[in-house]
Formats: sequence, C-alpha cells, structure tokens
Amino acid sequence: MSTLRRTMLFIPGNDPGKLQSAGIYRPDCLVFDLEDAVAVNEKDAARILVRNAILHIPYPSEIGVRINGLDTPYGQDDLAAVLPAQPGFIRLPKSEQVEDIQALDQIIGAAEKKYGFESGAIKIMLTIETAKGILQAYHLAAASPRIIAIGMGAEDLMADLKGSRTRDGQELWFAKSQVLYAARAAGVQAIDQVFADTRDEEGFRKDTQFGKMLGYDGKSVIHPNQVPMVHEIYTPSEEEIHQARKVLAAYQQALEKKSGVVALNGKMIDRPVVARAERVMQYAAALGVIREEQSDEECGR
Ligand SMILES: CC(=O)SCCNC(=O)CCNC(=O)[C@H](O)C(C)(C)COP(=O)(O)OP(=O)(O)OC[C@H]1O[C@@H](n2cnc3c(N)ncnc32)[C@H](O)[C@@H]1OP(=O)(O)O
Ligand SMILES: O=C([O-])CC(=O)C(=O)O
Ligand SMILES: [Mg+2]
Repeated sequence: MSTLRRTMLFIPGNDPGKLQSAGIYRPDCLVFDLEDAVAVNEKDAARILVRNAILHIPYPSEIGVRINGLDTPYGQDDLAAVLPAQPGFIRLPKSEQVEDIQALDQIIGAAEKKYGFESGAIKIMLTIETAKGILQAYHLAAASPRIIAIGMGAEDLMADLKGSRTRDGQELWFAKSQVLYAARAAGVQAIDQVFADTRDEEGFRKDTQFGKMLGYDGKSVIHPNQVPMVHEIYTPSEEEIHQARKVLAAYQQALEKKSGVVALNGKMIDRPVVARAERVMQYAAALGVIREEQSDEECGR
C-alpha cells in the first residue's frame, strides 16, 4: 500500500500565521506555496519563512513545497532556499516538458549529495495545468523515478483553454481522465483538483466524490474546513467494508469449487471485482479502520 495522500492542504508561503498552525488540521500532506499564492514582492520573504517552518516546526504531515517554474526568475532560488531543509517533495507547477523534470531531478540529486541526505529521499509531484501538459501527461508522469504523484491544476488549465470553471466541473472531464490514466500508466498517485469555493459544502462534496469514483487517490485543498470531508469520503465506510467482505467471501467459496466467477445478489463477481474489494480492505487497514491481519486474512494472504 503506497503512502496515504488523501489531502494536500495548500498554505501561502508568506503567511506566518497559517504556516504556524497548518499542522493542527492534520491533512496527510501540507504544500507550502511559493508560486501563485505569493506576490512577486513577497517571494524572497516566503522562501525564508518556508525554509524555517520546515526546519523548526514539527509537522505531523508529509511536507511539500510548490516552487515557481524553472523557466521563471524564481524557481532556482526557491530550490536553493528550501532543499537544505529536506522537504518530502517538491511540487512543480505548469509541468509541460520532460527536460524540465529531468533538470529538477538532477538539482534535487545534487542537493541530496551536498547536504548528506539519503539519495532519492526528496520526491517530486507534478501539477499539470496547461493544454500542452495535459497532452503530454503520461510522458511527464514517467519522466523521473522521484515522481510520487501528479495532479491537475484546474484554475490555470481553464485560463489556458480560454474556458470557464463551473461548479460541477464538467469542463474538466477530459483533463481529469487524462491525468488519472497517465498516473495509473506511470504507477504514481493521482491527486484531484482544488475546489475554490470554501463555503460551498455541497458542491465540494460532489466534486470530491466524483474524483474518488474515477479512481483518484486524494485531493488538493485550500482551506482547513475542506480536510475532514475529503478524509471522510476517502475512508472506506462500514457499508463499503461490509460489501467488500461479502465479495471476498463469495469469491473464496467459488475458488474452492474451482470456479473463477460467482454471482452475489445477481451481480457477477470475478477477479477485477475482487481486486477492487481488496483495495477497499487494504485502504481500511492502512487507515486503521480494520486491523491489518484482518485485511490480509480476508484477502487470502
Ligand atoms: C489555484 C491555486 O493555485 S490553489 C493554491 C494556492 N492557493 C493557496 O495557497 C490559498 C490557500 N488558502 C488560503 O490562503 C485561505 O484559505 C483563503 C485566502 C482562501 C481564505 O483565507 P481566510 O480568509 O483567512 O479564511 P478563513 O477566515 O475562513 O480562515 C479560518 C481559519 O483558517 C485558517 N486558514 C485558512 N486557510 C488556511 C490554509 N490554507 N492553511 C492553514 N490555515 C488556514 C485561517 O488562518 C483562520 O485561522 P484563525 O481562525 O486561527 O485566524
Ligand atoms: O496546483 C493546484 O492544485 C492548483 C492550481 O495551481 C490551479 O488550479 O491552477
Ligand atoms: Mg495553478
């Protein structure tokens, strides 16, 4: 089971109050932003604040830093400031070119050597948020062994496409699917996009459920009040666990009768259905909702 990344909470890198308190909301990951949430005249201050926060605040979450693109005047300085603090990952915005990701990989590798960090310890996450990036998504996702996840940046993407953002996100369907396919094909996690209206609970719920239904592993969020709902939606419910158990038990009985397929309440159970049920059980075990041994036993391990 890969590392849980149900929530990635963005924090503007120049906001000391939010940096100080971010850990109390217990997202799986915190992403300190040096890019679009930070005005140009605040970039220098933000780098120092973020570096010091990583070095001195004992956060309970995995820490990422969203740098400015390497083709901007800020990206290299961002890396020089934050890599010595050994963040868990660097989030590269507006990823479009395999060469940029390989360059980032090399800069991180050189820093790991220089500061005596374990080789490969600092990972990369990509945000894909331009038409060009979306069309290249698989090649980008497979560009470096450091990549742990890719996500779509809906706001920038719609600016690039000259379209509009809507509440139900129907304008995003192609990009959302493409990013998910690219992530799965490259064997990395897929992180769903930000929902900008922090007061629209119902819209946020539907948006989160849709991403989870497609297969996403987690969601980028911008406000602490969005964290609990994503955790709730990404945590298998009692009903889902109950159903997964029934599927696994029915399949086990079928195998004992030397069959690879069986019906449960009129629905066909075969290997792919079992794989999904196993994922529910493993996820539940990873979240402590059921015991690990229980999951292993019921998955036939
Ligand atoms: C498209 C993109 O690029 S998205 C990524 C870049 N964007 C960001 O990083 C923005 C992140 N979010 C934020 O900065 C804020 O949530 C905003 C600006 C949207 C709203 O901020 P506020 O007006 O302060 O929200 P609100 O008043 O509801 O905040 C309630 C509390 O939560 C805190 N809070 C709000 N957002 C965050 C956050 N992202 N991280 C940590 N704490 C937060 C506030 O500091 C406040 O704390 P307090 O009660 O102790 O004072
Ligand atoms: O990186 C993200 O998740 C959000 C983002 O930049 C965008 O929507 O433009
Ligand atoms: Mg963006």
